[in-house]
Amino acid sequence: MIDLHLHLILNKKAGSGNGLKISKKITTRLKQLNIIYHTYTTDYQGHAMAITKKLLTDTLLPWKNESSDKTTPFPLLVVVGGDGTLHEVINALANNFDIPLGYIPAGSGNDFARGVNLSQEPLTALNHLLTCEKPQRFNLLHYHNHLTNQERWVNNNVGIGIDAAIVSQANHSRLKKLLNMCHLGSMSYLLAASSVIFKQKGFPLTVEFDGKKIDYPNALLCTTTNHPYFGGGLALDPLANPQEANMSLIVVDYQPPYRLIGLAVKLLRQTHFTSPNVHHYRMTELKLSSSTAQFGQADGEELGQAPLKLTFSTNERFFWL
Ligand SMILES: Nc1ncnc2c1ncn2[C@@H]1O[C@H](COP(=O)(O)OP(=O)(O)OP(=O)(O)O)[C@@H](O)[C@H]1O
Repeated sequence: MIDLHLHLILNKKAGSGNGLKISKKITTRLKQLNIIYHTYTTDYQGHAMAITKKLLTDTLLPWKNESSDKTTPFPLLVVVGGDGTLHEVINALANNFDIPLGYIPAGSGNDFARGVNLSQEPLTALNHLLTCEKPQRFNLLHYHNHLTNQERWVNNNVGIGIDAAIVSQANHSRLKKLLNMCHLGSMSYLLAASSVIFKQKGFPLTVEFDGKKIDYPNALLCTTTNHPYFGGGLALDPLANPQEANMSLIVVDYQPPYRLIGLAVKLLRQTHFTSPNVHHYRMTELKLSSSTAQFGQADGEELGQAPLKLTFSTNERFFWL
């Protein structure tokens, strides 16, 4: 077994407060096993990024298989939180792809954990982490928004349209805080979805890849991902594989609300690609643009409501999974 010194970033607010219970379980087990660890609890949005940047300067090391110094424990950064905390940490690590990252899911959706086949049971995920001998490479998405000059790494997906409008409405609802306090955070997305489906209009979208240019005059949803899961366990692209260096694009044409129910049933049955209104492509590089102001989201973080001009690529990074 590799001798590890764990540096745990804990989001105790993740999963509507479930992160606190999971953090306690993890630290109790680590004490029982006499494993050296340090904890860093996040106090606000953006804190996981600041903690990681500091650890990058004085603690973390790239994984070098052959030459690793076996006399001192390897400093392993581990996120205990949801997809949003993971998003902050992979962006703080940025191009340091050889610094491995461990993960114990503690969020509400945990789509990344589902996508890489990691157990959502915290002690099982910890046991897996402790028995890994070396890191594995998984692909992350990268986007660059040319209109704002913003670039980010993405562990799950980037959405334009109805999913991003739902994220925005849920985040700005006064009910969200109350539902979070009652450990019912996911309800805020369901409530937002039930109102957004009646308001969301179609939007013009241009897609470019492999020398092709496709115009969608009336899109409802446009999601770029490189693993199957979306929205807390919906298999948007059931065959997407984060160990393959490609990405999936799913575009759904505008549908009136009553037809969205049928589409949702197909999505649950994983038969949505048979619908003529669902378009699915795989590629290694992609450009997306929308000239009208649209809601965008990346791993559930809002991109605002603005015209978009995005280019996408993928890159491998080490995960201790
Ligand atoms: N102490 C804190 N108080 C408020 N927000 C925090 C705190 N710590 C982290 N955050 C922010 O909370 C957001 C959500 O956290 P996270 O994604 O870990 O949990 P989740 O939303 O329950 O999980 P998932 O995204 O998997 O559903 C992230 O943007 C993160 O930056």
